[in-house]
Amino acid sequence: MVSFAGSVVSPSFLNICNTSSGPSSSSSSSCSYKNTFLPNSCNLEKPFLVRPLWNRKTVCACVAPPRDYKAADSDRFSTSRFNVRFLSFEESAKLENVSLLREPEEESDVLIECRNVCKSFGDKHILRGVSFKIRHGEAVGIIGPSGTGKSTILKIMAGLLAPDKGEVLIRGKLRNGLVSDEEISGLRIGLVFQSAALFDSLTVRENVGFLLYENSTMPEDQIAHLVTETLAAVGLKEVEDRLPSELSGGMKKRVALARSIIFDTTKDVVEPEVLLYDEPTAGLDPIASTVVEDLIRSVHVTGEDALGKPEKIASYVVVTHQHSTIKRAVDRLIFLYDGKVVWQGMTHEFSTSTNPIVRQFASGSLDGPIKY
Ligand SMILES: Nc1ncnc2c1ncn2[C@@H]1O[C@H](COP(=O)(O)OP(=O)(O)OP(=O)(O)O)[C@@H](O)[C@H]1O
Repeated sequence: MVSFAGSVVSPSFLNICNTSSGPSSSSSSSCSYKNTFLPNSCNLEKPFLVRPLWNRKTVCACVAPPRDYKAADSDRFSTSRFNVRFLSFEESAKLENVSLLREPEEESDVLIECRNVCKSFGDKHILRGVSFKIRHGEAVGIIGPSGTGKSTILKIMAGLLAPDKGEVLIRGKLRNGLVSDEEISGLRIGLVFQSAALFDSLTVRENVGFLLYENSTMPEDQIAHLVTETLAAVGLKEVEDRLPSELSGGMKKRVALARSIIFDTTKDVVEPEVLLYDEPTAGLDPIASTVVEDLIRSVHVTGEDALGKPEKIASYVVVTHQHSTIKRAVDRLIFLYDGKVVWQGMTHEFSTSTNPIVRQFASGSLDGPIKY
């Protein structure tokens, strides 16, 4: 059975977990964790030790710039707005065609698919046929003007809202309603809400370990140890006993991130996970944003099993308005406007797109098809 922890929808993270399988009897001490060094996001000179959060085998993880990031890119993204160099139509079409050709065709890679999703609130038709796919291992950004339905599509993907029309497929399996009503296994989906949404009356330890205290049979001291480890992985130390009100905004976001990546280490099988972040850097100063962006990258652990196949890779989707987050934390973009996907492409293609909506959005111009 799939359930939300305590049927609570207010915390920043809702993890869909298969409670029927339950934790296995194997203890975490029998797990052969291999350690991975990640550069400390706060001080890149000093490495700190974390264990891979998604599996128990060796993985390579690093706080990395976007895969396609080159030093030259910094010129394009160096101002507070995208510094757009408009190409000729032919140049741009060529680039966009290249991107289309690059699109991987493996359907087995698709973890989440939205097909023609429609959603209205009263007489407001917010989503009017949204279709896209999230593949294994992808880092995807959803962008678009305010009120265009970005958070709504995230909640639909997480199974917190049901579409009025259209379909959501999880690993090819049709989800008919809300995720809490259904049998879904094989994929964990976590949603990190915009506001961090920690429980005010719970300590950081209780917030981060919430799901495990509620849903697992792990002993409390083991959960506490895991919480401390996970907090260290997001660069927080000795905050376990604090209340959310005693944290800064950036720290709260990191606690929310820790809550989204903690998992029951006593389970034999850890399902791959897709994390959905709703504006994770909103309201943060530029340096705190960089810390969070790098954390998002760093928990996107990829690895290969003994057969050379990727395993337990967390894909993630970030809804954002922040250019730094687009540049640093995602590889592919989906542009929503007027209830539809009007453009998709790699992040570096965004600034060269000839799509008039994308051009206006990238330049921040008041002139163009987007009306406020
Ligand atoms: N539960 C709800 N009931 C009524 N209206 C809603 C509800 N949720 C969202 N809306 C409306 O749907 C529209 C889209 O909201 P949503 O939060 O998805 O937009 P968004 O693109 O994420 O916006 P922003 O970039 O400003 O965060 C808004 O007009 C919002 O007021």
